Amino acid sequence: MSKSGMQTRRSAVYLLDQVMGEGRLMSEVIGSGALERLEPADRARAQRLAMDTLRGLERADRVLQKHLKKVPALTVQNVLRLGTVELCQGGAAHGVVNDAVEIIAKNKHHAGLKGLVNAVLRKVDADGQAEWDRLRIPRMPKWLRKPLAQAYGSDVMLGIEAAHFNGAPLDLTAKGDAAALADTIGGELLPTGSVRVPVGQQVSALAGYEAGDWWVQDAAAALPAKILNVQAGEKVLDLCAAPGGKTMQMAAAGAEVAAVDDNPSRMARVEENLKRTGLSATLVVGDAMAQQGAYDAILLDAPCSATGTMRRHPDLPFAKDGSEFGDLIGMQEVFLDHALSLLKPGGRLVFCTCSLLPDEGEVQVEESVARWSGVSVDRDAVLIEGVDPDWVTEEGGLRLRPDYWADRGGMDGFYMALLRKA
Ligand SMILES: C[S@@+](CC[C@H](N)C(=O)[O-])C[C@H]1O[C@@H](n2cnc3c(N)ncnc32)[C@H](O)[C@@H]1O
Repeated sequence: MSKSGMQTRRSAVYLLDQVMGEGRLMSEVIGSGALERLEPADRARAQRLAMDTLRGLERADRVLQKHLKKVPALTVQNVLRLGTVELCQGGAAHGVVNDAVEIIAKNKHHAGLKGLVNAVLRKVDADGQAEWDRLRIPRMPKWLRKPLAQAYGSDVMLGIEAAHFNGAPLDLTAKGDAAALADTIGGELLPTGSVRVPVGQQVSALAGYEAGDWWVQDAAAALPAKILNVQAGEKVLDLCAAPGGKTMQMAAAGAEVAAVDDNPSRMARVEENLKRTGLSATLVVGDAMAQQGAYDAILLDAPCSATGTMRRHPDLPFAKDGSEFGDLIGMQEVFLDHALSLLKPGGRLVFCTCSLLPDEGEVQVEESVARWSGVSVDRDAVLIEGVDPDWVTEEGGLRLRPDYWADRGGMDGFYMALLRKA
């Protein structure tokens, strides 16, 4: 790491403190300007270090356990965890240990512990890596593991946890020909038409970024709009649209898209994305529940627990405790009913969430079909190219999990179903 390594590592520790101490998501902390004093490359590195530490936290704590008589204050613990993860993943002891000691030496509350930090990390450097490799894949916290294990079984949980530990590759959605994009950037054309970028590439340096030939979107997240399959000239409502991945897919298909989201700063990103890709949609900053009109097709990507995205957001299980999930589930039900009321007779709606919890997917769809006499699930609609028929659920939706496509690098957890109004 460069001269700025110490500041970068100190920022990573700050992110960890905020996630674990204050229950804040990393995106919130970064969004509020916490890393602004760092150069862009160091900012990305601080974020990556914090994410690697969260992914390996259970192992780091195991390795550290035998070198600590008692658990130190959170910041000291996080300095040690970060150092342990770096050392056990092949980081050079000189930089890692020196920076950790300096971070503690400059901390007015804990400066007296710099000797301890030095001694512990030297021991970790001596024998931590061998132990690290023998330890199990880190598990999710119990509050989240339990409902998921009930839904999918223990073996599947191990696969999902392995996918979380491995992190996520970068996927792109092409504005035009996906095969041509895969050729140009040397990426992999996935069975469902997304393009997986070779490891270690910088997004903005990839060919076609400036020209807006593609946008970043996980392969799973690209499927709801493909299933809705909007046609040129159709009047389409994209409810809960920001940052606009699905808006762009539907605009690229030539539909007249109205994109609604109540978060102005996230909507500004939709505007930027549309500008970069040269696509157009009508943008509405407002509450989904206040929307009126009649639409041929609606995509409702409802706010949810985001438990499907933990490969890229390993902070989520540490910042959250599930206490707000009940409110989200209630909101999804109300949004789905309102969205169905805005559908023209004969119209279709895709309901989706980036969640692994059946209460935010399968159960919502089953219950809405029971509430609405003229609404049914179109189970054939989800069987688009590249979709494995085993992913189709009992009620006719599509359940995607991070352990699918394991040999290719996985996919986000997602649920989606297409509902038709008689
Ligand atoms: C899962 S994200 C949407 C992702 C987006 N569809 C995409 O593909 O890029 C959910 C969105 O719901 C928005 N949201 C939450 N409550 C809302 C409300 N009452 N009305 C409109 N949008 C809302 C959030 O601001 C957030 O952007």
